[in-house]
Amino acid sequence: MRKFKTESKKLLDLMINSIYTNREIFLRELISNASDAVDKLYFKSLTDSKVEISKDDLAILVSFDKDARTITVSDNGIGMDKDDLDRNLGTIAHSDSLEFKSENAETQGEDIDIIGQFGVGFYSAFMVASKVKVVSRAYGADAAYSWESDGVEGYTVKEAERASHGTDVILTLKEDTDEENYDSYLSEYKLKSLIKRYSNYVRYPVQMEVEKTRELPKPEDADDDYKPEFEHYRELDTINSMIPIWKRPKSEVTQEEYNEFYKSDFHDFSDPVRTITVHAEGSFSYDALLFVPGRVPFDLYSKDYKKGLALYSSNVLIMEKCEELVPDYFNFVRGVVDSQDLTLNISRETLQHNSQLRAIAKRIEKKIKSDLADMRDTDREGYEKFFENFGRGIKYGIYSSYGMKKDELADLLLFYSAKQDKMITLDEYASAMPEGQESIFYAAGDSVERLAKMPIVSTVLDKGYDVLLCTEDVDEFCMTAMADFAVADADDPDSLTAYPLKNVAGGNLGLETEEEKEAAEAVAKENEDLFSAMKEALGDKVAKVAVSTRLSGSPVALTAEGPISLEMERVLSGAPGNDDVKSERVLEVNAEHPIFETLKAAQDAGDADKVRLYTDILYNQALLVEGMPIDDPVEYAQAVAKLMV
Ligand SMILES: Nc1ncnc2c1ncn2[C@@H]1O[C@H](COP(=O)(O)OP(=O)(O)OP(=O)(O)O)[C@@H](O)[C@H]1O
Repeated sequence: MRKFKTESKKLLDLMINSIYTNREIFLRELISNASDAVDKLYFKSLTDSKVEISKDDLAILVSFDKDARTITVSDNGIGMDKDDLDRNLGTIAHSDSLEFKSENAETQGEDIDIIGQFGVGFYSAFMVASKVKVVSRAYGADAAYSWESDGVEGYTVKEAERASHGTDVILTLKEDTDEENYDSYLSEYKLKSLIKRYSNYVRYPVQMEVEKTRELPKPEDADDDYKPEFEHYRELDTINSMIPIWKRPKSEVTQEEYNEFYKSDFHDFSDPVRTITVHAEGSFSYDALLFVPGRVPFDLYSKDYKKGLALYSSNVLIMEKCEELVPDYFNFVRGVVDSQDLTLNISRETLQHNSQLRAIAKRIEKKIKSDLADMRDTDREGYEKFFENFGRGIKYGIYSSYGMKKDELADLLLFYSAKQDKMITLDEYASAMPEGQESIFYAAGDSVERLAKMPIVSTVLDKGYDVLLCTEDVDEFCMTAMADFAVADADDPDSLTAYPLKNVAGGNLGLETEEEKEAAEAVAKENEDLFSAMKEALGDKVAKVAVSTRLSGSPVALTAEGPISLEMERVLSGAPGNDDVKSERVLEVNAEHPIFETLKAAQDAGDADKVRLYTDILYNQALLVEGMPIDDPVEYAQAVAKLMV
């Protein structure tokens, strides 16, 4: 027996016990090696006219024997002679494939795609096998040799039999333990699913003999109650689909094919609404194929949802969901990124340089953004549906970045326009603004219908200004984080005007004229006693009672000063631990309304009880109009009843 070199022994131990986190990748590694071996022979045939092989015959075969507990990966590639076995499999971290790749770097064209580079993949077999036997015959050699090892001390190399060139790697699986069920690999279903998951796009057919069932021909003399009979038979099937759809030029792939790929690889039953392709060439090339789903994944808003794109290197799956490739606000995007130029770490589970990922992610983000913008402009109906599904995440992206992402994302937003009765963009809002409008107005609440009826909304609309009716809990947070929206001037596209985003129920809207302001101040002064009596009646419930300049038809309205609006208070108080989140409520009183006269009269007559009762009723009414709960509905009902008798 030849012993593994000391450093190799240590490496082997490391390899088996710590490099990989996932045992099942052993099959991926062996299939990748087989694909490399086949690729090398194919390359030889291109450069050496004496090598006569047909590309169609090149294949990889996976088989298993339940009784012997073996799994075999065979290929009809270049094979190894006695020295190769010793050098390649006896020395860990020696990669002949890497040497091959660099030696032929110039000559190998697109048709060669060598995967191996570290010289360790083969040993991952020892994660599941107690013994590995390799029988190989080099192309053009007469003799075959076998290499055998238990992965502990060393290995033996002997003469062996093999009918033609190629390699068989035969793993005898370890005995099952409490933690690990190695026997589970001895199943057609399991092996097939591993091939599909990791090696689906390996360029050569990965075949397996699979069990099938077929109906026997109906005998000619069968009588009427003949029941169809079936037989089981075995047939060689190609398990992988080989040609990655993302490597094919977009012009050659039908949308139907993209849809099928999306549905089968990303387990969705509806077609994607958008298919996005990226093809980057240069010192760092990659292909990406991305999809915007047509419906919300059921777990999108759950903790378990994992964003990310599948990452392939030379057609072999590296990571099922590489999170770094998409930002949180595009977490709904599914797809694959494939690059030959990734610097992988030894386990092929991660990358050595995150800067590569960052560069891809940046480009992908831009592409998704421009594609969505295109959809917004060319397929409004589809975009509205998309926005209904995933707009929340985009708004959240603006909010959670404290508005830093607004330049990238704000023009993807849609809000409901009270004036136009449909969803519009902020740009569309701005371009429809009448002369003199200086802010973008919005109102937040739980339904469009309810918001449209709110007195302060009507007041702004009456002035000829549109109001965006926001009904999602994240809306106001998004608006607050954005603070304003910049629009290019019509005559000078380089100069931008930023319009503040204002909640109609917030502090000063700047809508009143100087005269209106002065008149309000005069009323407030004249009725100082009444306002302080009303404030006293309401106590801590409001920060102040003030004269309103923005109400026409209604006697009162509740607004809020400061950063927290009434709607934010409502949204936040739904979450535990937020009891102390309170808006600074202001009860605005319409001095033009007849009720104000009644209040004044009560105050003048010194009827403090009446002032208190009316103030309470008006405050509760304002709460109801806002869609907020009133503190004591029974007391409110009794107060109203008292007025009726
Ligand atoms: N099926 C095979 N046919 C021919 N040569 C093989 C086969 N399997 C492995 N080899 C040889 O053994 C070497 C070591 O294989 P191993 O899987 O350990 O490393 P690698 O494929 O070179 O790199 P990586 O660790 O990146 O997979 C390969 O470089 C190749 O020369």
